[in-house]
Order: sequence, then structure tokens, then C-alpha cells
Amino acid sequence: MPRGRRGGRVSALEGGPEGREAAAEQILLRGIFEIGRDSCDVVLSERALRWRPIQPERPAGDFQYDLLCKEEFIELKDIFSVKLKRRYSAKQQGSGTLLGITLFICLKKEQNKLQDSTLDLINLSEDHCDIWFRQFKKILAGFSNRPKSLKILLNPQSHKKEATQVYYKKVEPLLKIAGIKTDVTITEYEGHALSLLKECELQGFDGVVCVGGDGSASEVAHALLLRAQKNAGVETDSILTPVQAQLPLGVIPAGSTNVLAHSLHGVPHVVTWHVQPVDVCSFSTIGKLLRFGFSAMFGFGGRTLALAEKHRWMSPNQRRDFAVIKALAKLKPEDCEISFLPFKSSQDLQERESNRSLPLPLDCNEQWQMIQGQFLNISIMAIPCLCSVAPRGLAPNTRLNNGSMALIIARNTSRPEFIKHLKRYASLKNQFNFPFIETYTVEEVKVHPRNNTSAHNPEEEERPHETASENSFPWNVDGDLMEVASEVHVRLHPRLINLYGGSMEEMNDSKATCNCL
Ligand SMILES: Nc1ncnc2c1ncn2[C@@H]1O[C@H](COP(=O)(O)OP(=O)(O)OP(=O)(O)O)[C@@H](O)[C@H]1O
Repeated sequence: MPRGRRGGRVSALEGGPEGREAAAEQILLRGIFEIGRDSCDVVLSERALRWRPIQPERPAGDFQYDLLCKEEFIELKDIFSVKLKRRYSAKQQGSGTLLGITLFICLKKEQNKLQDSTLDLINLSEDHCDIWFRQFKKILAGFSNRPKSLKILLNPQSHKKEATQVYYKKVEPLLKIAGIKTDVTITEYEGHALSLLKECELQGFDGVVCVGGDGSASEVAHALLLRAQKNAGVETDSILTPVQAQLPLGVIPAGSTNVLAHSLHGVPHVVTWHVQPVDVCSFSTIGKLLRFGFSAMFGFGGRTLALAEKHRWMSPNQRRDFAVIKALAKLKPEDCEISFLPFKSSQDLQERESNRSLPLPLDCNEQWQMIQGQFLNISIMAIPCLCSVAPRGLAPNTRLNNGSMALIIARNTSRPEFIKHLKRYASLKNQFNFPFIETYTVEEVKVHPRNNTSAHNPEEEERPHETASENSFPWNVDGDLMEVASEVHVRLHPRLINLYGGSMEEMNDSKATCNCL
């Protein structure tokens, strides 16, 4: 961990736009500190802390001298804690000898990862440090959207059971440094987070953090949204416009795929104050809300998950590979009717509003489009679903909060062609560039399996949905198995939940790949 200087968002500012911006900023404090081994002229302004080594005067135009004196800086938003730095000796009583101030900062590393680091500002003067320390404290207190207290839900069973270690080794120490209070619940069974969040007291918490995989994160998001509807007195089974979740959700990825965390830009430790609104889907059937979630797969994706779940005793990678191979071996199209409401951008709506000569549709249903046939897979995704097996995302054309979902349909084709399509996800080539793939940008989708007998056919040697309940079809909703016998109606709800994003640890640094393809 770099201590002292040259750790950070340290760069030369002169000449560039940042340099000009810096000049316009109001200076709050200016003083001398030792940073690294240099005595530096340090300037604290509204947005950044800048420093430059103090050098004896040299003739103008000395190029080497200019290079040595290049200014370095960190942005104040990247400081997450400040402490007085003291040395304690065995004999000494009291608060120890003051050495200066330590700033705890986030450094941006490659691929959007953040790394925690420290910057020591050394000055032995109590008065000098006190002024600076209080100013840093004031600045930190001004970041009002940073959480002070978090409810943590930890799934000890995620992936290879590393969530507990990830949290206590990597996350909790940072939360402590940042002065964030925590209340941790280790979940004991599937659905524990949901039942806990239905009832528990959340007043006094600024956010909820889930340590686990996509299934856990999605369960917590679902629970927070259900809670919000209940608090607002909204009848969930007939909701068209659900109310927003009251608390933001943080995700510490410790699962197998970590699609949600990847899609939120991956990256280190929970000590983040960047919050972004994210679109959410609701899944309902015959007037009953099934759940909230971010993405779903029906057909091949659903069956693969059902098979993997049935083999939970295998290691996560093994069961995933096994399930993909088995689902491919028994590849079978689903006879479906898919209706969807194409996405109308706000521009479209404005144009329609301003051009009143355009005939308005007589019936809202007119806008619905319908396709039917034999489909190998249907994906419905509100977020891009980045993961190690699809670095560009399962739905690269959608965004976290663009108010639309991607509907990606794989029509029936030969097994080799379908495998070619799947393999493309791992590459940089366009995975949709196949005649049997269709993509749509939509607001709502209804998937109606037409021939329910295919869900359970005793004539067949083995049931095609051998892992699903009789007469029901397996859906993969955020990595969780959902079994539904009838039509599923998926609606997009723009910006329904806030997620802490932009600085979560990319635990999935592992080169997780699907070995079977
Ligand atoms: N103690 C527990 N024992 C068994 N299951 C649990 C427990 N706690 C939570 N669960 C359930 O485990 C399910 C899957 O967990 P999670 O998504 O965290 O891990 P994963 O499946 O390994 O990761 P991913 O979804 O990213 O592939 C969740 O639906 C959650 O409800």
C-alpha cells in the first residue's frame, strides 16, 4: 500500500483543464507538510488537496527542475477518513507524540477498481495539525450522502463460502476506518434475508449491504422494494408504478457470477458514497406479483439453472459447466407467444405530444407487438449483466438506468449454431449477429408458453424440465430459480432502487470462465 506521496490520483496539473479549474477554486488552507521525504507546499481547496515539493530557487527554464516540482493532487471526494497520526512509546502515557495527519483515500486503479491507500501529511505542530484536521473533518461531514450506519446481510453459503472471510477481512476494517456503524446478520437459509427485511427495524440505517452473489443481492433488492410498497400502502399484486425503495443497496460480490456488481462497474470495498439509481423489473403472473429483479432468462437459461441447482453438491464451476453441457445435450425449443411493448423514449413521447396531427392509437394495446414460434432462449434484461463469461454483458446495449429492457430472443436453430452464438458472449464479436437472434428494446414483455404439456411429458424418456415442478417452467431470475406454470408478465420500472456503485470490490477477479464451451 503506497504510503506518503505518489499513491493516488496524483498527476501533473499544469497547463491542462484541471490546472485551470484548480486556479479558479477557492483555497481553504495552505501550509507546509512533509509528504514522502519532501517538504511540500500543500494547498487545500474546495475540491482537491494539492502539493508540490519546495525546492531552492533555480534559474527559469530549468527543465529538470520543472519536472521535479510538478504538482500532485487528490480529489477530496476520494478521502474516506482522516486521523491524527501519533507515535506511542511503551513508557508514554496519554495520547502519544503527534506526527501529523493521515488521510485514508481511494485510488482508482485499472479497470475501474478502487484500492484503499493512505497519505501521510507530516508536521509536528499540534496547532497546525489541529486546524487542518478540523478542516478535513468538516469536509468529510459535508458529504451528506455517505452512509453512517449500514445493515449488512451476509450469505455464508455463496459461491465457495468465502463471503464471511471477504467481509471480515476486507470490508469491515474499511468500514471501521470510515466510522460507519454496522449491524451484521448472517443468513441461515434461503429466503432469510427476505423474511428479515419484511419485519426488521431499519430506521437509523442509511443503507443495506448484501455480501453474497446475485441471488442474495436480488433477494435483498426484492425485499427492500416489497417493504417500500407495504410502507406506502401499495397493493403489490396490481402495481403499475411501484414506489422507490427507501434505502440504497450495496453489493459486496462474493458469489459465482456477480452480474449485478460487475454491471455497476465492479470494484473495491464497500466504503463508497456514489449512489446510482437502477432500473428494476417486476415479474408477475395472472395478477400476482412474483418478485422484483434485474434480469431473467427463459428456455435454455432457465433450464441450465434448474439443472445446476439440482447439483448444488458440486463445486460452483463444476455444476455450471455440467448444467450447460447437459442443457445443450437436451437442447429443445420452447413453443411460446411473446408480446412486448416497444420502448418509447421521452423524445418519442415529446414528439408525439408536439405533433398533435399524428393520430393517437385508438387503443393502447395497438402498440403491443407479438411474435410466436419455437424459441431456444428468451432473455429479458434491465441491466447490462456483465460477468466473466460475458465481459461486454449479456445485454450490452442496455444501461443500468435507461428506462428500458433488452429482449433477446434465440429462435430455434441447430445445436452447433446455438453454441456458436453462446461462445460469442466471451469474445468481442457481436453475439447477436446470427439470423436466429432478434433483439428489441422494450418496456414490457409477456412470455406465454403455448404448449404446457411439454413441461411434463411422461412419454419422454426424461422430463425436459426434470428439475422443475410438474407443469411449471424454470426461469432464471438473477441466478435464482423461479418456477412458473403460466404466462409471466415482465414490466420495467425506471430507477426504482438506488445502488451504491462505483467502488465495490471486484471479488470476481478470478478468471471464472465457462470451461465447457
Ligand atoms: N445460509 C444459507 N444457506 C443456504 N442458502 C442460503 C443461505 N443464505 C442465503 N441463501 C440463499 O442462497 C441463494 C444463492 O446465493 P448467492 O446468490 O449469494 O450465491 P451464488 O448462487 O453462489 O452466487 P451467484 O448468484 O452470483 O451465482 C440465495 O437465493 C439465498 O437466498
